[in-house]
Amino acid sequence: MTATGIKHIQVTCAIIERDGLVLAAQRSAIMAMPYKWELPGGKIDPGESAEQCLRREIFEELGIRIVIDGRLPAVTHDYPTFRITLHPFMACIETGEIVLHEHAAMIWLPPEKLPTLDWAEADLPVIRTYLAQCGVAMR
Ligand SMILES: Nc1nc2c([nH]c(=O)n2[C@H]2C[C@H](O)[C@@H](COP(=O)(O)OP(=O)(O)OP(=O)(O)O)O2)c(=O)[nH]1
Repeated sequence: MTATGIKHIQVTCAIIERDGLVLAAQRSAIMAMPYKWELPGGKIDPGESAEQCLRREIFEELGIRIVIDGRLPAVTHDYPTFRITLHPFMACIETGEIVLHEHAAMIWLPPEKLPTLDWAEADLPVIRTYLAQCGVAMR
């Protein structure tokens, strides 16, 4: 909870790169923020590290094991009904073929195409920071 009583959640997410492309996942009709695009991941459980959370969530959602090989600065965003701190990590696939267990769709995109998606608002600064690292400007 924040001082104003609004819920504050801690969420991990992964920028998974493969062959110069980045994986984006689309939230389903029955999830909060339906059809918004996000970086796969989810809420940190009590007693879990951010890295443990991310590996667990990615396996639950996509059925793959990842190797985490970096992290980007965390960002905090206020949605109308809750506050989120998003903890982004760089990752690649260690084993497995992706099977969507929760998302409506996924897409592999070159970094410069990421801004064309309708992202969850909290993700925009993460995408911007990632693109800056790739040398791509984002409006
Ligand atoms: N996984 C993920 N969640 C994100 C991103 N950006 C963003 O605003 N979120 C929000 C959406 C959800 O409100 C929350 C993550 O919750 P979650 O994926 O673990 O669980 P959920 O949607 O099933 O939520 P719930 O049923 O527990 O309410 O963070 C992102 O890039 N990745």
